[in-house]
Amino acid sequence: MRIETFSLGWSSRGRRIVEDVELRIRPGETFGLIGPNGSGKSTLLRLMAGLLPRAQGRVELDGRPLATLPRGEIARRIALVAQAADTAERLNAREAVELGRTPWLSPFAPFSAMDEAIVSDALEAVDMTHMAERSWSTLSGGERQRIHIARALAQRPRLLMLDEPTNHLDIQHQLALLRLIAGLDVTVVIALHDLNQAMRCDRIGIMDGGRLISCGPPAEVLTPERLSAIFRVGARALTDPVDGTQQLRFHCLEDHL
Ligand SMILES: Nc1ncnc2c1ncn2[C@@H]1O[C@H](COP(=O)(O)OP(=O)(O)OP(=O)(O)O)[C@@H](O)[C@H]1O
Repeated sequence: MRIETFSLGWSSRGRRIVEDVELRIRPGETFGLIGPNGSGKSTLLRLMAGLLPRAQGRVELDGRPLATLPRGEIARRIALVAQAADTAERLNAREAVELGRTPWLSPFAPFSAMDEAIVSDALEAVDMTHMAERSWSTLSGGERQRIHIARALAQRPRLLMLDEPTNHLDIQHQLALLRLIAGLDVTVVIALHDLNQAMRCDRIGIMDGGRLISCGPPAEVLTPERLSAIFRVGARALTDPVDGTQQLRFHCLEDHL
């Protein structure tokens, strides 16, 4: 699914949090959003999902204004895994994932064997099948994160938005998640702090002070000059001797390395 934003913005108490964002994300593309703390990444994701009131500008899904789409239709198309998402404590892990099927259910289409299978697949995809019966309140931060991702997968969206999805995950599950996302046949918008992970995206957008200041393929966007100007760090691209991929290595500007 294609998602586009036109002069998209949002203010709070007279302060511009996101300003004038123009984005065109192609069907099937994995688009990384990066930027320093407080630069507006989470707010932009929420705006793109139609979750914030009083938005300026507009969002279009496949050429249709998001504001004109019924809530249920948006929920069947877009899944957002927020940074600090929570879930009712009394649910177990599987029940939390089952909530992802809600937009697809109706009195005429109750929870079916197909929904069961989709939920099982989603649990398997995040390596949580063995914890399906565990109570939510007993799960660790990373396990909860994986369940939230499974819920989004169970929603079977055409656009998956993830806000720093790797931040609670151990290295094995970080890599597994990035691989899973790369294999999905959906459009993905993912906010990331790890710039080496962002290098795997098809394109990257850099947010700074609420504005999208640069957009393009990772190698073009993540230049040492730009990293120094935006993130206030020095960076060098190193080449992996085994597979030839580029990795960024960072240092404090004061270290003059
Ligand atoms: N509801 C709100 N009311 C007022 N200010 C807000 C609100 N939501 C976010 N902000 C402010 O807007 C700015 C952007 O926040 P946002 O969470 O979008 O940044 P971010 O790039 O996702 O940051 P981080 O990398 O730290 O997660 C921050 O200064 C934040 O304090």
